[in-house]
Amino acid sequence: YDRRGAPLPPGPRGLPVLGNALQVPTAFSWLKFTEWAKTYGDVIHVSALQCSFIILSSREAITDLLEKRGAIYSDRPIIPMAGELAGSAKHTPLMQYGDRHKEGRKLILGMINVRNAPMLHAIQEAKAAQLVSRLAQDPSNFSRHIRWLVASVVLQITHGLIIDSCDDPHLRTVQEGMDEFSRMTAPGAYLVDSLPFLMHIPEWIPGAGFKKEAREHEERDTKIMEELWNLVKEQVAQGTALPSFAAELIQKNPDPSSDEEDMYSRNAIAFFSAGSDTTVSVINSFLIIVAQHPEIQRRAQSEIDQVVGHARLPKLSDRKDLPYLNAVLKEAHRINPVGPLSLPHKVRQDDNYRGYRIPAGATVLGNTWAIMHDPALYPDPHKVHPERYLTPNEGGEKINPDPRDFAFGYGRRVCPGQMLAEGTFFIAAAAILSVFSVSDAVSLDGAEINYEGGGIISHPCPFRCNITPSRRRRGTSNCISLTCTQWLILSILRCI
Ligand code: HEM
Repeated sequence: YDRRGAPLPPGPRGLPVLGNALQVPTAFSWLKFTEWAKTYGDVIHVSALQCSFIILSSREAITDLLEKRGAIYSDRPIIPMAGELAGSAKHTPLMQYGDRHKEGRKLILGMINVRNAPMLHAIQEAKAAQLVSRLAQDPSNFSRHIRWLVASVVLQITHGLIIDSCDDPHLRTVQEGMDEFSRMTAPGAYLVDSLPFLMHIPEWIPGAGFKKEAREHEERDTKIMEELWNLVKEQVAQGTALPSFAAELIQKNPDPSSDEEDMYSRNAIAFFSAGSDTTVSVINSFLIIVAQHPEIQRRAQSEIDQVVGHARLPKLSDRKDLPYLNAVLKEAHRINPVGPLSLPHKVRQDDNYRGYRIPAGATVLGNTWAIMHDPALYPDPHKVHPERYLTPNEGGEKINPDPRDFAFGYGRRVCPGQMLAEGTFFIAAAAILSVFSVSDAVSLDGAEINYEGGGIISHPCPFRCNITPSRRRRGTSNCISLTCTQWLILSILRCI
């Protein structure tokens, strides 16, 4: 019971003041939450340093609160260091719910939508063809090539940039900004995240170096945004800009207020910050799955062979004809979800659910990992089993739902980049399997591959694998290079 008399949801007993802080591990906290859900139920309350956390571990609870009551469950918790002091709370993903947030989503969805699909698909297909030739030339650097693929798709869409390598100076600066953000949000990295009142101490006080660090981060962040934005502005003025999110906004509104311009340039960068590590993570999970399950890989390859043939690379329009490959992609989303706890939501006002009080200001976590591994929903949940999506549900029972309904988050904060992410994921996976075989995936020291579990995004730790041209397809190498050449010529023509 809290002070106001209504019971809080059940949860493990904690210590005075510290609450459950010492019981929640700093890595893979979702596993602990899933274990607690077995004891205390699908809606639990934990506390840490007087802050309340509500963890929802079932589809029903998530739908009831994050979806149906989205009007009050769509804020974000305050992150003192990265969000408030370093300015990330001004970007759509971490912004409080309200008009500005809605405007940001509207801008992003104005680009990522069915109407623009032909343009987005053309970019994704062209880059996938280049990925194939990079992998053919230098397979051991596959992880770099995948990072390049994702970044080059995003930065062409947002700013019309043609990124040729991971050493491209624009890519390096935006990536460095992202890496710094990840470092800042690592659990326990800054005391101010546990003691938010420290946000208000002046920068000159000894021990307040974190404030200077945050200010410098924000200055760098703003500089990157502005530089990229001004570059597109110049290109638009000279008539050399490629079609892009930024170019379209500049052309539509040539004389924006500084507030509008700030909003446009922030949302242009949000595609990269929210969409790069996430997409890279799921592509890498896919590679691990196919490398570790040769029978799954062979079945997907033979499906691609039948539908696509050997004379060309797969296209996004083939997707509807490749149910088995789609099922493998769903398993990659499910077995190791990119966002095991989605992104945290915050409830704006006191609420009541199933007789329990959900206190205003509580951080509400959708435990995506628990849903994706719920044996009642996904029988034998730890087994990679694409066939689970191909057999119709018996007896009207809804099992094996599409995991993408959970992988991309919930309610009014659901990922606006899903269509883009899924397109890049599909085309990368299809292109790789149509040309190569993937095997022997192990960590860099030859052991089992682990996942990084300390941040918001979960991704495989660095690993190696063999990517070799499939025997069936050796004879098609000319056709691959021809396709790549065609795409390169097309890209150059587009630049002109
Ligand atoms: C496999 C790739 C991706 C996954 C798994 C993923 C997943 C997610 C999740 C779980 C959230 C949080 C939703 C919530 O709060 O409930 C989110 C938010 C977001 N994602 Fe994605 N995402 C991916 C790729 C992308 C891409 C390519 C973009 C590019 C535009 C993008 C843009 C965003 C933005 C802007 C938000 C914040 C939405 C808001 O706060 O209203 N994401 N994503």
